[in-house]
Parts: sequence; structure tokens; C-alpha cells
Amino acid sequence: MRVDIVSIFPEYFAPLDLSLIGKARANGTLRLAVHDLRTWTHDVHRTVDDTPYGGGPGMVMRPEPWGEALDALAPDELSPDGHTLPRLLVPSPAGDRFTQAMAHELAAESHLLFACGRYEGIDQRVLDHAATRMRVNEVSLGDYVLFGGEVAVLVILEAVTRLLPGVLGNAGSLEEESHAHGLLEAPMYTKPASWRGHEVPEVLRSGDHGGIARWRRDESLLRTAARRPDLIAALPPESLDKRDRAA
Ligand SMILES: N#Cc1c(-c2ccc3cc[nH]c3c2)n[nH]c1N
Repeated sequence: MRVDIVSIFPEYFAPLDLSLIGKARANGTLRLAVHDLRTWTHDVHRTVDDTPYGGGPGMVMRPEPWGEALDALAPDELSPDGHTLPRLLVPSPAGDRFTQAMAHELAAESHLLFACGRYEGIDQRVLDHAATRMRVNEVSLGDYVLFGGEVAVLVILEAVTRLLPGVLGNAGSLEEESHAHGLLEAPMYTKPASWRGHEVPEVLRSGDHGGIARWRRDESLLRTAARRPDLIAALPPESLDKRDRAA
């Protein structure tokens, strides 16, 4: 997967040299490039923002630098390797909620292009013009407001990269983790069996694999019902059997 990130704070992405994302870059699974938006400014002050039409607080990111950046990173003509246009992702508090399902969808793309806004956001015409030639999604992490899009890109990129083949050492982890099947994961334990008067549930030490699976399913349902009833409501009816409903 190719990933391009455009930001006025490229140094925000230094963490992407670390850990499993760093390994994915080193082995070619992830081809990541971070670009400074000011590369596409031409004035001595390298200006990227201006006052908002209609008045109001703060500044808005100018369209011209963004237009040139997207032209450069998402050229219309196909490259010799048949390079297709990227999917443009623009973090925004007004975006569609980012979910694990969206992470899976993005993990299937060949080229992602992230536009990191700052100030009050990016001039809307940048997104409108980009949408005339590539798929554009405004994406939100949740109902709170950040200083800019960089943190959101780090989150989205981690959620997507861990789904790429070979990135997670134990791909089985993807099967039982939270949101893998629309539920929260069950509690996890490791040695010692007794710690500060707290015991590991006996069933987990029983070797009864069927009983362990049932316990984990029950705990997952109970935890989800208690913390995220919205996820229970969103489950397809056929995914809950009679025993589940009794849990
Ligand atoms: N994604 C996301 C966001 C943001 C966000 C994204 C971009 C900019 C640009 C200026 N301010 C921003 C806030 N706030 N809260 C979220 N869930």
C-alpha cells in the first residue's frame, strides 16, 4: 500500500518510523511519504491560511497550495505501473465516524492520500474539486475537537496498517479483538493465576476449550451490552443465537 500524507507539521509523523508500522515500511508492505504543504506555496512567507469569507473566528487553509499538492500526488495521467488515483481522506470533526469496518475497507485500497487540516479547516472547494476526479472521504475520530488532522491520521493509519497481510505477527489476534465481530472483546488474563487476591477465572485454566469459548462469548456480550448497547442493537439478528440472548 502506498500512503501519502500532506501536513504543515510533517514532523508529527516521526512515530511512523517506530514499531510495527516502521517494520511495514522497512519491508515494503507500506510505502509512506510525508509532505510539507508549504512545498506548494510560492510567497516569501509560505502562506497556507487566510481569513474566512463571511467572517468568524480563526483562519481557513487556502485552496491554492492544496490544489497543487493534490495535483502533484494524485496526477490524472496513469503512471507506467498502472497507478490508479488515490482515495483522499480528510480528517474533520464534521466527517463520517471512523470505524473498524472503514479500517478494513481502507486496508483494501492501493493508495491512500491524507490531507491534514489545521486552523478552522481546509477551503471546501479543495474537497469539491478533488471529488471531481477521485474518491474523497471526510473522516472523524469522534465527537470531540482536536487542533488538526495529524493525530487522526496517526490513528487511522495504525488501524489500517495492522490489517495489512504480514504486519501483525499473529493474524489470529484480529479474529477475537474488540469490534472484530461487532462486539467488545472479553477480559484477558495471563500468569500468575493468583495476583493480589485476584484470581484468573477457573474456566480459563480448565483446558475445556468449548467452555472457554462459551465463557468468552458470554463475557463479550455482557461487556458490550453494558458499555456499548449501540453495538448490540447494530448486530445482524442472525448473529445472536438463543444462548446469546439468554446471556
Ligand atoms: N478527524 C478528526 C477530528 C478533528 C479535527 C480534524 C481536522 C482538523 C483541522 C482543524 N481542526 C481539526 C480537528 N477534531 N475531532 C476529530 N474527531
